[in-house]
Order: sequence, then C-alpha cells, then structure tokens
Amino acid sequence: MTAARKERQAPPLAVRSATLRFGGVTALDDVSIEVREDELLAIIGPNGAGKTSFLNVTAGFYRPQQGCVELIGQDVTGLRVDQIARRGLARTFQGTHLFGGLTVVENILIGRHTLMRSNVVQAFFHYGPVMREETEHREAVEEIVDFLEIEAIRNRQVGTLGYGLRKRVDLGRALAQEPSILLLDEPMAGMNSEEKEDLARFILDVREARKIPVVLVEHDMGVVMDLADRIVVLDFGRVIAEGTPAEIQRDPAVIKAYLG
Ligand SMILES: Nc1ncnc2c1ncn2[C@@H]1O[C@H](COP(=O)(O)OP(=O)(O)OP(=O)(O)O)[C@@H](O)[C@H]1O
Repeated sequence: MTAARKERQAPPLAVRSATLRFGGVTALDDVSIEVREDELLAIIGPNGAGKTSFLNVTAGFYRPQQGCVELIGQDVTGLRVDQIARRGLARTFQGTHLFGGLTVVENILIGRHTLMRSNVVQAFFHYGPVMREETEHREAVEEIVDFLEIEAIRNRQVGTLGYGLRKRVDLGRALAQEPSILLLDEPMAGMNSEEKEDLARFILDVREARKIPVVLVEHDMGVVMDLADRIVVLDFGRVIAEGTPAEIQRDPAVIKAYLG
C-alpha cells in the first residue's frame, strides 16, 4: 500500500496500547483508542481513571512507557508538545492556560503562534504593524471572535472575565491553531447551566463548521450523553467499555464502575 493511501485510511488520531506509569501508579494500562473522522468522542470515567493522562499522552505532555500515538497514521510518540501542535492537534485545559494581563484578542492571536513563520507574535506586540502575514492572522482571529460571539469583550483583559467566558476564550485560542483535531479537557467544569448550554452549542458549531473530530473529557453526564457520538469509558487506567451513549448507559461494567 502506498504511503498516501495508508494516510487516507488512517484515523485522525490513534493511541495504541499505551501504558503510562508514575512510580507505582499505572495511569494508563494498555489503552487503545481510535478517534474517527468528524466524530465527537467523549472519554469518561471516575476520578483518577486516566482521562487527563490520556489527553496528556496524546498531546505530547507525557511519553508513554509503552505503546504509541499516531496522527493520521504518522507516529508522533515522543515528539514535543509544540511539534504535535504543528501537526494539527489543539487542546483546551482544565483550568485555562490564558494570559490574564492580555486582552481576549491578544490571547487568541497567541493561539496562532504554531502557524506563524517568524517572530510575528513579537512583532505584533512590540514593533507595530508589520507584514501581510500579520493581517492574515488578525483576520483569522476576527473570524473566531465573531464565531464565539465575544465581540463585546474583545478588548477586555482576560483576567477580569468570569470563568465561563475565559473557557470560551480558551476554546478560541485552540481554534486559532486551525487544528485538525481538538481535545477538550473538562470544558464545562465550574460552569453554571446557562454557560454549559452556550459552550455545548459552540462545540457543536465547531464540528459543523470545521468538520474536525473532537475529543471531550467531561464529568457532566448530561452534557456527554447529549453531545457524544461515541463514548469510551476508562476505569483504573483501562478501557472498560466503548459505544454509543445509549449502549454505555446500560453497560453493566460502566454502571458498576460508577456506583463503585
Ligand atoms: N503527574 C503525575 N504524577 C503522579 N501521579 C499522577 C500524575 N498524573 C496523574 N497521576 C495519577 O494517575 C492516575 C490517573 O490520573 P488522571 O488525572 O489521568 O485521572 P482522571 O481520570 O483525569 O481523573 P479526574 O477525573 O480526577 O481528573 C491517578 O491515580 C493520578 O493520581
């Protein structure tokens, strides 16, 4: 099979037989998960099940002791976080990783740094208007501001915003990377129900507009059951179930894991 053909058939993301240990703790135990084209895959599980570890292995924050991570059939295991980001993977964080002293627009622009050729970020902040490249980045940021309906706060310092809006800006920062796959780490945590509904709508809109797969780690079962096409359940670092929301809800192993 030619390399090009193999790539066309390969899933956007595949983690194969990944094992990750921290001293005596096995955070991931031979975990294999494939993410399909255009799907919203939720990863759920009780506290300490390995969900964040899975995202961290995928995004290059941790290197698994065994197994590998593939993006569209290409082995990216052991690459740095920024190298994996350049290959199209973007993530949001449980807290947000934003710069509180910078504005909304500036934070989203920083999300573009993986796409920037030179030191455009520096130029943007220190040397006034530069080159065409900067205009393109600015236009892309404006599109995201429109899309996420955050015009009214565009020039506010992020540190002055409430939690729900900061999460929305964090999503904007991730989208600014023009990812080919998006990982969301507990995006709804700490939100009220109105904020959750808003964010859920944006997540669905992202899929619709960008046609990219989204991996969602989330504790709120209502949100997961509403949004996910497919669910993978982790418990003690192992995959214990996989299926549609309806299948997962009636899976005895899942019920047992959650009821303890
Ligand atoms: N950096 C680390 N050092 C040591 N142990 C860790 C580290 N990160 C995770 N672990 C351990 O690995 C296991 C899996 O943790 P992980 O954070 O991936 O679970 P989780 O499913 O995301 O949990 P939660 O829902 O509470 O966020 C836990 O036992 C945790 O204590």
